[in-house]
Amino acid sequence: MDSSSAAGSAEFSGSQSWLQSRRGVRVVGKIRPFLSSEIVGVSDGESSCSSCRAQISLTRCDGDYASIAFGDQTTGSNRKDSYKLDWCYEQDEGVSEIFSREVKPLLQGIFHGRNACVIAYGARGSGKTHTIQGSEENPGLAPMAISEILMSATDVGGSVAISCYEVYQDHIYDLLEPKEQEVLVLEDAGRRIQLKGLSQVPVNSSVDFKKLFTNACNQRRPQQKAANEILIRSHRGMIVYVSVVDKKTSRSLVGKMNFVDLAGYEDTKQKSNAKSHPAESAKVNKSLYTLLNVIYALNANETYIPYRESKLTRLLQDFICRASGAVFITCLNPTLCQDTIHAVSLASRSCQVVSWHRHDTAKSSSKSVSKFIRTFSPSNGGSRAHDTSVKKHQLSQFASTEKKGYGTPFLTKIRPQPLSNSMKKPGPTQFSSIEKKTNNTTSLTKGRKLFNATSSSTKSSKDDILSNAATYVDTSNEDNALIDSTCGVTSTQSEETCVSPIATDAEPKIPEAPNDVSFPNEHNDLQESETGPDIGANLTADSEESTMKESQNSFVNMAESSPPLSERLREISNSLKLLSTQQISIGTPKVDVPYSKQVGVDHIEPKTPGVPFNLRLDSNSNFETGTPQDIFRTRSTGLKKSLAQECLSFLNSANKEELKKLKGIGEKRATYILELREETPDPFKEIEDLKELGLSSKQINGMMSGILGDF
Ligand SMILES: Nc1ncnc2c1ncn2[C@@H]1O[C@H](COP(=O)(O)OP(=O)(O)OP(=O)(O)O)[C@@H](O)[C@H]1O
Repeated sequence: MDSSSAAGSAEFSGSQSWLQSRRGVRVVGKIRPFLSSEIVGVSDGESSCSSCRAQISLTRCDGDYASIAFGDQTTGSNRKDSYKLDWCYEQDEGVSEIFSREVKPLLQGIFHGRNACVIAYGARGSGKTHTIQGSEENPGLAPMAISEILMSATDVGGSVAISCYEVYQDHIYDLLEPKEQEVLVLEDAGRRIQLKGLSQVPVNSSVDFKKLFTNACNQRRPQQKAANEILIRSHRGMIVYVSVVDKKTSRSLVGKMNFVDLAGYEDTKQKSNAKSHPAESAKVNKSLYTLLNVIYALNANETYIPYRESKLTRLLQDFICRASGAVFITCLNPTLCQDTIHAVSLASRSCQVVSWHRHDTAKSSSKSVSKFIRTFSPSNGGSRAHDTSVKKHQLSQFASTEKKGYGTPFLTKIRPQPLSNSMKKPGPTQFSSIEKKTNNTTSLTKGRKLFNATSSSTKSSKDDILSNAATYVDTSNEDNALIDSTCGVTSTQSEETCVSPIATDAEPKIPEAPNDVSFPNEHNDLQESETGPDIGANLTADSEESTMKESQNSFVNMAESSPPLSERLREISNSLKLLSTQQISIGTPKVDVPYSKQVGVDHIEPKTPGVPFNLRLDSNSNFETGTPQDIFRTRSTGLKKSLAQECLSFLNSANKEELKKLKGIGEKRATYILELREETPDPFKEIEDLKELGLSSKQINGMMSGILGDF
């Protein structure tokens, strides 16, 4: 029996079709049972929620989705907001149920050389460590998976190894063989992530595993020890490597599974959360937001996946992608807890059921998904709607733990510290309203078409889907050689890896994919993650502004702050100095351009000959006094908009040759623009629409400067 048939044996029977129906990342919830302290209503330091009434209600539509609502059921003070997830497990459902439904189906792929990922996310004390790590009496998902993997590996003659790591402040550390040097995230020739410096230790039995795992769970980075037991917030994970040899081809297949226990989600704005260092919180939250953005992008079938915006997502890149299987478990505190509400609202935004719904309702809309993401950006006030009624029920500190079994919790508890930074996150109320906006989603197939060699001409959307799917398979096959430097073997991923499970028909249990969804090839995604517009990581904290600016370059912001455009405006501003003595002379656009408006004419006052421009303004109370530059600056916003509009008009009207003269526009993009114009007369209505051309912010700036240079 070869490895693949062995792996697909009765051990994992029944899961095949279910596995094939998986797409992107499945986002599920798990409501933690009440702790004894919550039941008696006495704070034992684990939680200060004195009320243990059911404050979370779950409605499940079997096989489809689960809807979670918060509020005190007994007082009837239910919150209106409810959040959809792909599924949610009740308080009385154990980890073993999550294992058999969510994790076991993924194990099959590991033996075929695929990757998989199980992530626990949620507020502090919500049960993440319990879910992933478990205890001696109640093993978590990782020990359960290892037992199954070891059994199957014995059957097929495969070998198993593990690595354990910690991600602290965007640095990765080895937990099995702790050293000062951090682990480096590198990309090999096949664009696969290699973790340089992360040790892999062979595991032959459950006893071996328990020893290693316990040791890793108790492990702390050297700096932590030196810092006199300062407790920190960090993400921790364990990677299981399964190597099998395909007896037919004699090729070695290495499948990997990553179990991640994320640092607790924490609203740093709340005083009760003032326990961790602001910088540390900022890094943790940034990585959590980026991860959620990655999941959102995958589930929404976006072309740009913001893996590069945090070390955590870089590390997880091969585990959370379209060729892997991933489940994201949102752990929920059963008591009313602001952090849990925020956590679930963010998870809900990223889940499949919401994403597919979004696709279904977005076909005819012209607004882009990125707008939806940006709405969450704290910089635009994305979370002003905090519900004060919930704040009354904030959790206080989690000072102790009931954890047993595998030593110290996988995630270290936090020592209270003052917290000065504040965060803005989507309040649930706002979230609901934001969700409505998602109906205005752009046509994703459009953006992808540009980069698809098989779709250079105008085709029906159905054709696009087919060609995209075909390209996905072919390209994956071409570039499938894997140099697994850490395992010391050169292997090739199985063909099954190339044939994305997402391209197969869905079982009725999972929401159907809309007809217009296509599946781009993974390598295109990777390329775009490097060169594409930097629009991810839009969920950020106020306090993190400086560290996050780089990851928040929305096109709107770009339009307002792009250096080339500003320079151009400065030039124009300077030229206004000459208005007092010279006739206004603004270049005429090229003959073929019907949008021949004169730049800024609307904003320039009729000139009185002989009177210096600045003097004229001085004598007019409607205008500010000062230098022409000062005056111009006050008007620059309108002028910028006007200039941007000129650029868009140009792109909406120029012929192919004119388009090709622009920086960044070649034959392919020019053809694409003309195709877009055939579909819609004016495809570019906002600067943000230019992202459909697949240009970087810099390229768009350059292109716009080029257009303005023609006036
Ligand atoms: N499903 C469960 N059944 C029983 N007890 C649970 C369950 N989930 C969590 N607990 C208990 O709840 C407490 C908090 O759980 P846990 O430490 O796993 O939370 P956490 O989210 O990892 O917290 P932190 O973010 O602070 O590390 C622990 O005492 C744990 O034993």
